Amino acid sequence: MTQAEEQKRQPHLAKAPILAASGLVKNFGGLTAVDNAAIEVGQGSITGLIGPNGAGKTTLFNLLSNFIRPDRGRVIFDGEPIQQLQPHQIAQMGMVRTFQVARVLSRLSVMENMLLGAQKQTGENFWNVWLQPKQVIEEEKQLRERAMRILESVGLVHMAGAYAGALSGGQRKLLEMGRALMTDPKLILLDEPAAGVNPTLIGQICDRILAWNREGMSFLIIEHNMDVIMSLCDRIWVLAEGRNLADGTPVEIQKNAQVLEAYLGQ
Ligand SMILES: Nc1ncnc2c1ncn2[C@@H]1O[C@H](COP(=O)(O)OP(=O)(O)OP(=O)(O)O)[C@@H](O)[C@H]1O
Repeated sequence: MTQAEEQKRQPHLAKAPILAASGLVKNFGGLTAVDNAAIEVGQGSITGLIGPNGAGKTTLFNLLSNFIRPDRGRVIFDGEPIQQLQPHQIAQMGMVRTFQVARVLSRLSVMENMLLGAQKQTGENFWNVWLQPKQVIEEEKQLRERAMRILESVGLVHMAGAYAGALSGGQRKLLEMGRALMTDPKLILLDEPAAGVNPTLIGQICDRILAWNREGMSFLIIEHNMDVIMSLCDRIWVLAEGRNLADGTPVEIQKNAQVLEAYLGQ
């Protein structure tokens, strides 16, 4: 297939990537968890990041979102270098993430968890509550409406008033994704969205990812469930022992002898 035909089939390949990282290195004492790794996420794509256990996938996620600082390397998000930014500043730019074990606040309600995902509210400033009460009330109303729409889309609207601690593991993942959406992000990094989730809910999570993707959101997904990765992703990056092993379409990756060996050799 020519480059022009490939771009027609996958239009996001024609645009600059929403996220591009290169030369990333992270050492933990004597262990090099990420070793000169690179990755790209195309605008509007669903990109997969796979590799055997301990390959460095979560560490790479932590480096991309600056939850930990790289020893070396650079990350460009939406055309800007982001190494000097804090995770919350990166979230404000439009890149948010979820965690392998969903981080929800169990003693708050599902709705309260959603509202915590919203950023830069007028009411966050103590004085604004007194100086601009109408604006604070109106914003809160709009945020609640937005939260309800998102909860409806992830099938949790009936749980809005329940403690988040009452949700199943799969529902917590949906809540974490919903909360990430409160910021109206351009890119979501999902760390193992299907792990520990029952098959029905996995199907629901995949449907939501595809629907949000059709609305223009890009995704980078770490996942061990190969059915999920192969059906969702248009491009897949493979990491092994902290290094890039391969990248390509799902069909290319499934046929790649080095990738098969890395998995079988586990
Ligand atoms: N904070 C840390 N301190 C020391 N070693 C760490 C730390 N975080 C990760 N590691 C090590 O770095 C390596 C890569 O770990 P990482 O969790 O990034 O891999 P992974 O590909 O996400 O694995 P899995 O698929 O099992 O979740 C592993 O050997 C791990 O033990």
